[in-house]
Amino acid sequence: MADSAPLRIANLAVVLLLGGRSSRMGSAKHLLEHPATRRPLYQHHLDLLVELEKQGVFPAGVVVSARADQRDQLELPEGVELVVDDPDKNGAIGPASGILEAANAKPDATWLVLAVDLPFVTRSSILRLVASHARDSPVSLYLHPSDGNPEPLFSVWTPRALEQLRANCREGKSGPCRAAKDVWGGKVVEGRGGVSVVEDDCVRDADTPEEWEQAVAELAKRQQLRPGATSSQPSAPAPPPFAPAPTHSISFHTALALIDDLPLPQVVGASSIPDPAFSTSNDERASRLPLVEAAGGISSATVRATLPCPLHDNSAMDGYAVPSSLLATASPDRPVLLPILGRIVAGDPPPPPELVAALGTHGCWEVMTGAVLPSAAFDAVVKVEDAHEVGEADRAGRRVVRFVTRATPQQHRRAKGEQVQPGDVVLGEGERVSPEKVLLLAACGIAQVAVRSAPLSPPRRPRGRVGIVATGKEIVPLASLGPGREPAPGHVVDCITPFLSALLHSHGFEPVVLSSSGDSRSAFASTVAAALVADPPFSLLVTVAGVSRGSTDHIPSSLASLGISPVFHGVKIRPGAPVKLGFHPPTPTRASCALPVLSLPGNPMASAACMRSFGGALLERLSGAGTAWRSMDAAQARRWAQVLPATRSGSSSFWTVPLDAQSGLPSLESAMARRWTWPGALGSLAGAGAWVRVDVDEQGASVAWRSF
Ligand SMILES: Nc1nc2c(c(=O)[nH]1)N[C@H]1C(S)=C(S)[C@@H](COP(=O)(O)OP(=O)(O)OC[C@H]3O[C@@H](n4cnc5c(N)ncnc54)[C@H](O)[C@@H]3O)O[C@H]1N2
Ligand code: MOO
Repeated sequence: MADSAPLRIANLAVVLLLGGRSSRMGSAKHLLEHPATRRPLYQHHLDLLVELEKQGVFPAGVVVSARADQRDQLELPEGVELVVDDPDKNGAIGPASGILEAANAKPDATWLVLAVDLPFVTRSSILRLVASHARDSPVSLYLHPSDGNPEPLFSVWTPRALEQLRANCREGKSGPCRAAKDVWGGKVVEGRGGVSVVEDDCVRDADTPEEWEQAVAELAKRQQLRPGATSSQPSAPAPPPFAPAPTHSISFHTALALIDDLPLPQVVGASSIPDPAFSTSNDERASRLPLVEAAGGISSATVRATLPCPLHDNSAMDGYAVPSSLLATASPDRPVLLPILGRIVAGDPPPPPELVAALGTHGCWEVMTGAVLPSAAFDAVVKVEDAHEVGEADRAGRRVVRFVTRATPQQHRRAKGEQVQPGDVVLGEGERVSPEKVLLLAACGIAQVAVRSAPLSPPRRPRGRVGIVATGKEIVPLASLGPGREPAPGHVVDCITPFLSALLHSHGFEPVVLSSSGDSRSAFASTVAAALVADPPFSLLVTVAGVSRGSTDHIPSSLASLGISPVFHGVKIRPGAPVKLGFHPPTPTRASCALPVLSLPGNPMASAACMRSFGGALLERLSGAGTAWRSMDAAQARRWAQVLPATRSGSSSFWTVPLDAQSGLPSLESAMARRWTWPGALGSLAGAGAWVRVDVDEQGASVAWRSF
């Protein structure tokens, strides 16, 4: 650790609370054996806290608060202080008693308070709480993912907040949660004392033997899931592991054939509805409309981006952020072993620079796709597939990863503004506001557009209802961006939901935006479970993000647990490779339960390409409409295949290109003028009017296209 690095919370101490009566558990909670380390729970926690103290996180020390009758059961490591929590002296004020006893022992300290009965607490959940505690915040508490309520027993308290707790206790209000709310003027929410959890379970307590049994089973399962872990190797409890890889990737055309074979219900009378995508109007009056309502209209002014895209430097892959120089010589013969210093998932605020500096640069950070990166020093990301966690801890108790390939600077990193810079033209005057333009505009912070000619009105008699569930705690709705209000660091504008809404309108379907579930499995499962029995029923359910390798990518396993069987997961396409299709069969009592569930990958262009192809195919099947994709002849296909970078045999790539003003066909000339690097770059939507799909097999390339 760098000695010169200032510490995040100057006078931080930690108190481990042991004093509860364990009456519902029936035996002393602090003595239960933690399955990962086989140590009594209090010692398991103390090992971690003492380790963090050594690393400088708790300069004011480690304290245990216990009742006098517990004293003899404890073996405290050297340097750990004991304060006696005496209910006879303090009265029946619950955990406030232990907290205030500790505070009395070191009145100037700020305290990290931790209850012993939280078995899922990890090093990274402690560091995250410390890192999230704002300098001017009186108290910081984790928020329960299920209901947003603060968890008082995994929290940070300053002397000011402790004074409030003391005063409340004098008035007979001993709940620490109440004191935390009082000191914040009535409410604790994210950014005002509230800290969102990354590891859902870190605030899960075990109060009863049943809860403890479940926790033990869960912890043991995680332990086994860790590569290299064996039951005889006790180590720190693992944070949620990376998701397993899709087992079998299929070709684009196989995926379409599987969609063709799905037993989808017939939509009655659908063919009598004109395709709204072709409805036009001569109304020349310009009006400024919310983006989705403007879809289908003609823009009456040039529109420039207000936000950069991406909004911040971030990881393009689920894996490990590393200083590339550390892997300069890495090879299978000369592997490089690096400890994991921390973990960042998409939506986490950037870790405080002083914490990153304190942890040093000899190591790696676990990062998920879309996560901010710890610092410029971690200039490359290695995919989880290309590294291997060894299953053993280093001497400091940190998990260790083996790297066997070199990393090049900037690999799998996306730089702020690399697609679009504020001020770039994203929509020309006279351009149609297509669903793809909605995607681009929303990503760049444009919430309203002035259009002339009447845009598409939502279908009066929709062909069907399509549910949309966006996931990922990093997404913020476009509507929440007031003028001049940027998303907080780490957040991203949800541009996919507006795109899907506009696209579904254009196909004559009614989009129904269901509540986003963040990273919570349970919130996602209850939304999908309700969608399966909705009345009137849905024709299709579309989920967004969470289908790749990240530790929060739970969509495939969550859908499986709801009885939605996979039709495919993984298609050889770029962008969009992790796309998944599931199907819920009709039940004997409810034919309307039959529901295809299309899970789009989170990268906006991957979502768009997959929705246009697989979503489009599903909507066409449901409505009886024909396909909008047109094949190019062999000569044209050859020319296009020369202009666009080659793709592997057996795979397909999607590109967005301008249309030729005269012919209305994809413009090869404009495509030649562009510098193509990879398919699916969001910035390539500016000025574009069509998708071009290149399918490569042993015979060569065939090309299809469709305008938007
Ligand atoms: N180790 C690996 N990592 C990744 C792989 C891989 O093969 N190995 N595949 C990459 C590909 S390809 C894609 S595409 C993404 C898809 O990942 P997910 O579906 O799990 O999506 P997330 O990780 O949750 O999000 C990806 C990206 O998209 C942003 N996002 C999510 N939702 C929205 C939204 N509604 N509007 C705008 N942007 C959204 C999110 O913040 C992330 O930046 O995985 C790669 N990783
Ligand atoms: O990274 Mo992805 O599906 O190719 O956008």
